[in-house]
Amino acid sequence: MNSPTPENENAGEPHYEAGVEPKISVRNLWKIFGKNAGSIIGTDYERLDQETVLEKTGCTIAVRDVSFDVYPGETFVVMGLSGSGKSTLIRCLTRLIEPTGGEVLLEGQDIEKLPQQELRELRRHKLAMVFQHFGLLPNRRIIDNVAYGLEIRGMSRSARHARAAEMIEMVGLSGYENHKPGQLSGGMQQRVGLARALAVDPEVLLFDEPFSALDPLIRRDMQDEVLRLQRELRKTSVFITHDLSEALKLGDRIAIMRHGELVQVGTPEEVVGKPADDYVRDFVSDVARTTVLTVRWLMRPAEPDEPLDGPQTAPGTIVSEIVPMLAEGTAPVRVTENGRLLGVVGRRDVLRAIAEDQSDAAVGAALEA
Ligand SMILES: Nc1ncnc2c1ncn2[C@@H]1O[C@H](COP(=O)(O)OP(=O)(O)OP(=O)(O)O)[C@@H](O)[C@H]1O
Repeated sequence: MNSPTPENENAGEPHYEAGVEPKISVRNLWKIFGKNAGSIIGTDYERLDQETVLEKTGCTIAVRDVSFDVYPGETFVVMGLSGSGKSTLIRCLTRLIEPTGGEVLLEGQDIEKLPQQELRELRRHKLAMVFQHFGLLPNRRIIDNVAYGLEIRGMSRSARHARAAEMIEMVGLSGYENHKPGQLSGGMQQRVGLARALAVDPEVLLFDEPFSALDPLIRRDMQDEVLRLQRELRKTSVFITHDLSEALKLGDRIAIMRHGELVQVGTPEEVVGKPADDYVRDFVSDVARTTVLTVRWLMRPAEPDEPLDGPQTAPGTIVSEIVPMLAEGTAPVRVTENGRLLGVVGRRDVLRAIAEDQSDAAVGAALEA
């Protein structure tokens, strides 16, 4: 994956090697709820805001003309406030909700055109979903819950139990195979949900606000678990959340949704460093930029009298990670790529960024001194 640059005018364009085909392509997708939903697209109503359309037609535009690509191995996060259309969008990807217009292509295949039987096969073999409310079968043991998707596929009991045991171990629940879901905590039940989704070895994992109901600490554990699994398995994932910090932590790219539309699609760094509009700017205003932005955003050419014997780092290093390097000596950190010096970042540069984060007059004044 190529790193984005602050000058990148195409924020949200995929930063993937040329020639890699997207796993999922969404093209001009619409979902309108209501009696005359089909008659809205292509008329003047399609440009009106949700409230006006509802008032005039009784229809709700839940997803409006949305397009994006998700690349193999990518975690694509869709983030937005309640009612922005996230759940509707993710359900359109599997046709759990039928789109009103547009296309969803999975590996180039238009899922809208699939007959029911093929759609069922696709849901069983290529996709797996992790839900907020776990969706576990309460009377079945954990091992049978995890093996459920394989059972539906007709796999033998011994083979599916072997696979399920592997997945249970992977999510750290060995020893609980014979428990019932009700005997496990919420966090543990969500691990079962994850193991069940992974058991079928899907092409694409869909997460619909899976951690929203969990306590903050458990939630953090589960996010770390997803990050770890993603590093190991590199599954293509679409992850829905209304939590910005979760989006920034998990997403390779983030799509920010508002009133059914995508306001910005970009890497966490782009969304925080270069918000597309005031709405996104407001959204990310509380984020400590030094924990998201990389040194690429801060680096500058070296001054003629600056020493160039400081520590080296790659342009993708998060700014906060170079603080200990700067504490060691006075020379600026050299940002290098393939042995080439791209720029330097000194103490003042980092302090200035921290001051901006904190709007801390004291730090600002110290800088001026
Ligand atoms: N079955 C339905 N019939 C009518 N309107 C619906 C239906 N489902 C969703 N909507 C409307 O579509 C819009 C988007 O809803 P959606 O549930 O997709 O948002 P969301 O971002 O997932 O919200 P939340 O985080 O609260 O689940 C909302 O205005 C909602 O009221």
